[in-house]
Amino acid sequence: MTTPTDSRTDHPNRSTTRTVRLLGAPLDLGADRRGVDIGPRAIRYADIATELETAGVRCTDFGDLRVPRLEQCDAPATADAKYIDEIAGVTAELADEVADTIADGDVPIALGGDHATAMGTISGAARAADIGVLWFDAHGDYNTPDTSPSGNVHGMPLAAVTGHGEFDALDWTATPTVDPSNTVIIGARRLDDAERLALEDSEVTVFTMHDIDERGITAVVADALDIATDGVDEIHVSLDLDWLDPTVAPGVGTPVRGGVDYREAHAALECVANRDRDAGLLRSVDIVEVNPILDRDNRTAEVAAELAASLLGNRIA
Ligand SMILES: NC(=[NH2+])NCCC[C@H](N)C(=O)O
Ligand SMILES: [Mn+2]
Ligand SMILES: [Mn+2]
Repeated sequence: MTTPTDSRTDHPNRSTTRTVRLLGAPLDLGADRRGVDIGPRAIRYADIATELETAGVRCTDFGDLRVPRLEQCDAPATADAKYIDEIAGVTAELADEVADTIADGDVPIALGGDHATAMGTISGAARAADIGVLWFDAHGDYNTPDTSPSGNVHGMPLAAVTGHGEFDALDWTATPTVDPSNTVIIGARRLDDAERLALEDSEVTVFTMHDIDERGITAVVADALDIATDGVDEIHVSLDLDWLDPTVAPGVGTPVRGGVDYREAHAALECVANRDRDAGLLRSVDIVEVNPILDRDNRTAEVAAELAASLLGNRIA
């Protein structure tokens, strides 16, 4: 971790200026395509710090967690959940950083890295509070080592944190970290068959792209917020950039056509920010799956930085 840098902006809408702490998690062991480990750096180059200051929050950067490089790892011990032990080591460390950040009164934003990152962010955020989760994603990430078609752990984090399936390497799964009834997926459009059945059997709520087409993004997010916050005080927001349409966010490893457009994405996060302004519910965030090698002109990292600002309260007027 590097020394934090600090810059301040006062914001008319908040009596106390909030501080966001960036935690880089250059994890790529959960995905097949190489390059997502450079995501944190690309999002910093897209100037997420300035974007956040525009939103009226202070931004500090604690640098990157140390992540084993794929080349240094032994061949995966199991094909069912590749590199799960190495990933568990990283997410356990991230969980500690996230819990410390929250204890200091700051809002952690983990910069991925692949979506396995969220296991660390969420378990750290849930350590001292009951939380709900908003999962913005084309995918469900609800596979288990038994159902995964790929063995890629980035397809499993939501199952792990809601206590679905066996994840021996992750010791915190002995107690699920979020209640599935406070967990909402928004924008799903590609679920594996077994994953779909498991989600149908679960208490997780899934709003698909079809729901967004029918009802509009703001109505869907309003419902998602009601569900996520029912009986809990705060929420975690997990933002997978493949939630957006690949024309807007091309730099992702598992793109799926038919995602939300630029305006819908901002509208969704502005809805969360509006509720947060009234109720102070945003506890933690992760921004994942930005892959600069597959990107064009750092566009996806720029969208990620801009969306972070909307989530933290930036408004057009
Ligand atoms: N975080 C992601 N991009 N996940 C993609 C998962 C793809 C597929 N469902 C799998 O389990 O392998
Ligand atoms: Mn995804
Ligand atoms: Mn995902």
